[in-house]
Amino acid sequence: MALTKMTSTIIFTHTSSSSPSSSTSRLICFNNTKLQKLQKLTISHYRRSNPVPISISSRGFSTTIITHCSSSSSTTATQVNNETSANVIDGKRVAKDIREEIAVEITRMKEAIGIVPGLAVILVGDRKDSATYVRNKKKACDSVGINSYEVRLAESSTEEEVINHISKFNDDASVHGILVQLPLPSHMDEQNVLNAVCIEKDVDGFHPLNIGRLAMRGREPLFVPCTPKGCIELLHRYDIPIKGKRAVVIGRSNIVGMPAALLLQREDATVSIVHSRTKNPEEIVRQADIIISAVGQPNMVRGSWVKPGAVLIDVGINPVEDQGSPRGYRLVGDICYEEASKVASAITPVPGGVGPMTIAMLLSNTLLSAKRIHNFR
Ligand SMILES: NC(=O)C1=CN([C@@H]2O[C@H](COP(=O)(O)OP(=O)(O)OC[C@H]3O[C@@H](n4cnc5c(N)ncnc54)[C@H](OP(=O)(O)O)[C@@H]3O)[C@@H](O)[C@H]2O)C=CC1
Ligand SMILES: Nc1nc(=O)c2c([nH]1)NC[C@@H]1CN(c3ccc(C(=O)N[C@@H](CCC(=O)O)C(=O)O)cc3)C=[N+]21
Repeated sequence: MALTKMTSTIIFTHTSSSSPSSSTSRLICFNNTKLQKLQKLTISHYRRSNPVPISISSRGFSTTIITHCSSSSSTTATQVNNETSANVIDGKRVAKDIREEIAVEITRMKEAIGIVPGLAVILVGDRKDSATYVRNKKKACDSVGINSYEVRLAESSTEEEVINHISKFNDDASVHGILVQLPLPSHMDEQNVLNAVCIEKDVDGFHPLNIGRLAMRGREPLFVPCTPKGCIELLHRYDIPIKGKRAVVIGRSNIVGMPAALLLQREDATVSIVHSRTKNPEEIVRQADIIISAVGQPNMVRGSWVKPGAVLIDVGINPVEDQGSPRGYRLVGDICYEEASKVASAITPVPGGVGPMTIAMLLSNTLLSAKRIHNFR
C-alpha cells in the first residue's frame, strides 16, 4: 500500500564564514511547544564551511497515513497528526561532504609524495546484498581517487584460500586497507580470517587488537570500526552533545553494537546495552538521550519507547516486502520512523542515514592508513 509521502522543508542554518566550527544556529521545531522546550537542539556546522541542511519534516497538517511499524502482517491505518517532528540527520549529505574532504586530501598526498591510497576487498560467495555493498564501495573509492582491488571467491572456496589472498594484500605496498566482506560462508571461521588481516591495514577495525585498544582507557586503536565511527561522526557534525548523556545501544554485535557502546563511553556518555535477553528493553530505552539501534528487526523501536527530545541513530537495514517498489522490497530501519520522529529531536532515516556514513568512514580509514604508513601529515 502506498505510503503518503511527507513533504519536507529544507532549512539551511547559517554558518559563519570565518569560523565554521564555532558558528551555531539554534534550531527549534515551530509547532510543537513541548518539543521546543525539551530539545533546543543547537546545530552548528562542524569543520565545514557548507551548512548541513536540516530537514524539518511535514509541518502543520494532519493526514491519514498507513504506519508500517506493526511487526504483524496487518498494518494499521492511524490518524496521525503530522505536527512537527524531529530534525532529519542527513547521512547521505554528510557522507558526500566527507568524500569531498577525502578527495582533497588524496590529491594533496599524491602531489606531495606520489602515493595513492589503495583498498582491497575480498568477497566470498554470491550473496546479492554483499555484491551490492562491494560495488558501492568500489564506486565510492573511484569517486575520491582511492585505488581499489577486488578478489571474488566462490562460496565453496576454503578458509586457507581466503587467508592466502589476505597475506598477499598484507605484503602488497600499494594496498593500505583490507576488507573481508561479511558474512563469510558458514564453513569458514570468521575469527581466523579476520585475525589474518595485519593490524596496520585493518580499515574495518575488526581485529581483536583494535577492538581491545578501543575498550581500554589510555589506549588508541589504529582504526575504529566504520559503522560506529559513522554514527559518532554524525552526532559530532550535527553538534549533538554526548558527554554526560544517557545513551542506549540496542544490539551488541562485534561489528556495530559493541564498538558503538565503547565509542559512546569514550565520549563520556553513560551507556547501557540492550540485547535479545534484556528483560525490559522499552523501559531502558525510554531513559536514553541518545539511542543507537543495531538489531536487524524492522520497526522494533516504537514511538512509545522514545523519550521526548531524544536523538535516534538507526543502523538497522531491513528489507521489507513492497510490491510498489521496483525491487519488490524497500529498506526500513530498526526504529519505527513514522512514530519515533514525532517524539525525537533528531533522527537518521533509512536509507540515507548511517549506511552512506559507513562507506565514507571506510574511505577515511583507508586514507588514514596510507598517511600513517607513509608518515604523511
Ligand atoms: N548501516 C550500516 O552501515 C550497517 C547496517 N547494519 C545493519 O544493522 C543491523 C544489525 O547488524 P549486526 O550488528 O551485524 O547484527 P547481528 O545480528 O550481528 O546483531 C544483532 C544484535 O541485536 C540483538 N537483538 C536481536 N534481536 C533483538 C531484540 N528483539 N531485542 C533486542 N536486541 C536484539 C542481538 O542480541 P544477542 O547478542 O543477544 O543475540 C545482537 O546483539 C542489521 O539490520 C544490519 O543489516 C550492519 C552493519 C552496517
Ligand atoms: N567487512 C564488512 N564491513 C562492513 O562494513 C560491512 C560488512 N562487512 N558486511 C555488511 C555490512 C553492512 N554494511 C553496509 C554498508 C553500507 C550500507 C548503505 O550504504 N546503505 C544505503 C542503502 C543501500 C541500498 O539502497 O541498498 C543506505 O542506508 O542509505 C548499508 C550497509 C556494511 N557492512
